[in-house]
Amino acid sequence: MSGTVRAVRGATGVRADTRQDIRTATEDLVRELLGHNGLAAADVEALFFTVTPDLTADIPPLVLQERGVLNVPCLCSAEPRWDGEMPRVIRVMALVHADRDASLEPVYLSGAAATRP
Ligand SMILES: O=C(O)C(=O)C[C@]1(C(=O)O)C=C[C@@H](O)C=C1
Repeated sequence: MSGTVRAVRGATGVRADTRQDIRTATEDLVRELLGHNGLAAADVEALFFTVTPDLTADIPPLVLQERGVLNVPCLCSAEPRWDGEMPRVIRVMALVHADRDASLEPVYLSGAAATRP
């Protein structure tokens, strides 16, 4: 682990409000966010998730704990409701160790790119 603490964003759509779909979406999102940016699990300092209020079957931090994917401080809250909001979306802001000039790119999966302004 080296570098300074940086932030990188990601989001994914979730097929349905089921434990399995939330688990799959959470694991895919974290894996792709790290892989796309050349980051290792040891580079991750903390994860902040939001979920749209229509996702109730599970929450990303519990998925990661139960699966032993990443053991870092996590926080999860409900995304505010707004007109035109895309349903069933998990968003993440990862705090990671990376070089100051490293190009960190957001990762949007399963239709979540449509949520970007
Ligand atoms: O980046 C996303 O996931 C978005 O949906 C875009 C956006 C934004 O407007 O900046 C919308 C709401 C989220 O809380 C964060 C970011």
